Amino acid sequence: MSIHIQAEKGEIAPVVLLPGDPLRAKFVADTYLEEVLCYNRVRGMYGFTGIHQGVRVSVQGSGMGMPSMAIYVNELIQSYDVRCIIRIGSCGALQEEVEVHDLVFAMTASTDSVMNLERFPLGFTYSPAPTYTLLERAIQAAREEQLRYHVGSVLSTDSFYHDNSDLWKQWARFGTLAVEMETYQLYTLAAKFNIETLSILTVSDSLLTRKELNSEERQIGLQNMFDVVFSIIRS
Ligand SMILES: Nc1nc2c(nc(Br)n2[C@@H]2O[C@H](CO)[C@@H](O)[C@H]2O)c(=O)[nH]1
Repeated sequence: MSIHIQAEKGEIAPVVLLPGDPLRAKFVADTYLEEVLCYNRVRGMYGFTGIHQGVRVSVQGSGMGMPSMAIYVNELIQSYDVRCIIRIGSCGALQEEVEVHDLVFAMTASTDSVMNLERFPLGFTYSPAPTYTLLERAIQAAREEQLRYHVGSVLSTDSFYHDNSDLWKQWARFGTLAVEMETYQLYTLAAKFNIETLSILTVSDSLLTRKELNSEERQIGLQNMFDVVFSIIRS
């Protein structure tokens, strides 16, 4: 067991899907996995392991934001030898062509987080990236399924509510596709421990149009993301 995950060694698969919402982890397990084991209920941050078409995979909630997500990622890697973590998250669009329901594959991330300052002193900015082969397979799956997708940078912010409500516009001016709260630190930790990673995001709101998916639309909209990620798992 680790401090925040009550699983026994071996109960977590080498490949872990990581949604922020633990109820999304339960939905994925209930919908896509067989022979399901619920290995974690601590703090309601559910984790499940099961079989998807012969492939053993786990799905673990991470919570919102990099501090919470980093706790689970550190423990998954260091206590349970996880070798690949794919974030299946949601994001807010920052560009007109990025529409609600679209998919975003994060090629890199910017951040306002200070978590990396202990690793890289001020003035030494670290630019994290995903595993190219996972990104390539995600793009191939999206093309085969004829899904709308975008590949580019995202902004991983520590705050959902900013005093300066126009802050995101500067990031948008430099081409940032979407805003979320986890990818920057996920990619940093994957690089630190030399494991594979990718963030696959469903656009559930737009900061430009103020459109957002209701809870039912979010559920349906996530189908495309699940199709892509399980295509990667099977390949
Ligand atoms: N900061 C921020 N996070 C967002 C937004 N839209 C979405 Br979905 N998110 C993600 O959803 C959660 C907040 O609702 C966090 O985990 C973020 O990754 C947004 O407009 N802003």
